[in-house]
Amino acid sequence: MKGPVVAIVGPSGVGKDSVMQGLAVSDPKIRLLRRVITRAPEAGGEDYQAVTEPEFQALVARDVFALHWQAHGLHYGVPRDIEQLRDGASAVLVNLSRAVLPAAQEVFDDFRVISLRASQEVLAQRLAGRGRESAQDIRARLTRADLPLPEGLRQVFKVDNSGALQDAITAIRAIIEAPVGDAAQPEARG
Ligand SMILES: Nc1ncnc2c1ncn2[C@@H]1O[C@H](COP(=O)(O)OP(=O)(O)OP(=O)(O)O)[C@@H](O)[C@H]1O
Ligand SMILES: O=P(O)(O)OC[C@H]1O[C@H](OP(=O)(O)O)[C@H](O)[C@@H]1O
Repeated sequence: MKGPVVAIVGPSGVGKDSVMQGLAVSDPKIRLLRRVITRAPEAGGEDYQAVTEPEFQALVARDVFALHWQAHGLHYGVPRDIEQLRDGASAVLVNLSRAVLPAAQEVFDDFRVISLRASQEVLAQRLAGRGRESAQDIRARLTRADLPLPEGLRQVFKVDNSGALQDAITAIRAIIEAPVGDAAQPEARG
């Protein structure tokens, strides 16, 4: 049986990586997709495959990716072998750009979107606290924070991560564990 592909989306600093790590620790059958990124290998944070820009373009040419996109001056890719990761999983979590969600919905059957929320003040504090980006990069990321979700997504669930991380993890587990019919009532869970 294949688990759903669950996109974790939201502004930079909202806690996507933290929530994903917490979910994977809470249930070994919740798996994380390792993205390919043209980011320096030593940047830290999530586990990703670091590649150079020419290496990334070669992977695109070889049609290795189910999805790929650009944001914050970086290229990101989701390899097609995500399908193997779905076998026997409760869910495969993937950190996606909001802009790529309509394409993702066409690529994956049983595709759900978790839209994480927090105020601008909380985002600014968290990005500064994390210390991965320069002040200028943080300003650019905050400017992008209000990017709306694209229209036409069939299964979107809004989850607040302004408070304790564990509360967001518990809310997302309920969404993942819901039967497909229940999961298709996003507004009831907003
Ligand atoms: N609920 C929470 N309470 C307090 N701190 C949090 C919470 N969630 C995340 N954080 C902290 O906020 C910072 C940003 O979190 P994280 O890196 O997970 O965000 P992100 O959405 O993945 O960001 P980006 O898109 O830039 O990678 C981290 O330092 C993390 O420890
Ligand atoms: O603002 P949008 O387009 O939704 O997201 C853009 C990108 O920013 C984040 O990247 P990172 O994890 O900070 O490198 C997300 O993971 C996504 O890939």
